[in-house]
Amino acid sequence: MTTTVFIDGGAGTTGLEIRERLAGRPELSLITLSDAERKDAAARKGALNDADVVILCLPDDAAREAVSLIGNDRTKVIDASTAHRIADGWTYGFPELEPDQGEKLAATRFVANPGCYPTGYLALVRPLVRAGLIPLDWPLTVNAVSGYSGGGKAMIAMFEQGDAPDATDTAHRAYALSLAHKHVPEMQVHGGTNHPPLFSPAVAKVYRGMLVEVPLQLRAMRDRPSVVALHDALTAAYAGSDVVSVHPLVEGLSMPAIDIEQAGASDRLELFVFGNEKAGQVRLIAALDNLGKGAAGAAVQNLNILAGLPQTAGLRL
Ligand SMILES: NC(=O)C1=CN([C@@H]2O[C@H](COP(=O)(O)OP(=O)(O)OC[C@H]3O[C@@H](n4cnc5c(N)ncnc54)[C@H](OP(=O)(O)O)[C@@H]3O)[C@@H](O)[C@H]2O)C=CC1
Ligand SMILES: CC(=O)N[C@@H](CCC(=O)OP(=O)(O)O)C(=O)O
Repeated sequence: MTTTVFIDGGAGTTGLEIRERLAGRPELSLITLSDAERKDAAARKGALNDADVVILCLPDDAAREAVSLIGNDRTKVIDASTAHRIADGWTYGFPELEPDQGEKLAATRFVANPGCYPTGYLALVRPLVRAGLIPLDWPLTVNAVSGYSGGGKAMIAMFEQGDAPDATDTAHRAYALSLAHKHVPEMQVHGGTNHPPLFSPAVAKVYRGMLVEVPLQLRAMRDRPSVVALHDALTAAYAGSDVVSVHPLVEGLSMPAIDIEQAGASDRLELFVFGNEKAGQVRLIAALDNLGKGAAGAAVQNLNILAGLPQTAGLRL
């Protein structure tokens, strides 16, 4: 049976990446709108209601509007925007995050695709919180750097077009300095901690790629978990996953550095534990492609689940 798919916002950065991953898959049939129709409400409404699964690659307000245009109880929705990530009635589209998350996704109609930064943060933190190795009230911080495609077409123009109104030549820019980035709520809710993490994102002069780091002062924790215990818990949490991998501790010891390009243009999520047992300190680092497991790869994985297909079909692993 063919599953009919419509990507609303299909001409944008994430939409185009999803289309590439769906090419050559006969079990899926894509509804496309012409350039003249792609922002026309009536044409979008028709496509949104004709599809078995729609993937929203839109700004938040347009994503909410798209959901309101669906007038049937059959079409399933994957929203790549921030609009529904902590909303009632939506299932968080991170199949590896909880032991039963894949089952929940298979049974839902409404999937909120995770944010790119939360994907790295939650992959590192959630299993450790669940195992009691990070206390619920621990003052977590998360430092991250993204490729500029993370900001969509507008940010790509900012970095690539000298005549763009906000064009920049910078190599590395720290931002979200008001400490109210839109990803913080989903980090807290899905991480299951009592307080929001302090989030310090930055954008670098590279098209794609992402490093997300959670440093921990283990020696200040009452139960002072070992570096090995953290690594063991992460390894157990993702055993058997084809998408999320935990690099061996010895590899971490021999690596002098880690680059933003670590995961390349892939849908992999690679986790590292860099620790010093004597100092009682650890740097947990997630490497991913903001456009891969951070956006399009995750959407395709969720599409596969909703369509009852093998979870990794079409992914770049
Ligand atoms: N880029 C990334 O790494 C990630 C992005 N996301 C999220 O995915 C969503 C899409 O992001 P991204 O692809 O980067 O953004 P882009 O700006 O690259 O693309 C958005 C697309 O939506 C179109 N659009 C805007 N408003 C409407 C509307 N009312 N009706 C139909 N189409 C519309 C735009 O049209 P036009 O081409 O005319 O501007 C554009 O093609 C956002 O919510 C973003 O936050 C999530 C994770 C990572
Ligand atoms: C570099 C950059 O600007 N990144 C974006 C996040 C991209 C993203 O993941 O947006 P969603 O919330 O839709 O997931 C930002 O910080 O706003």
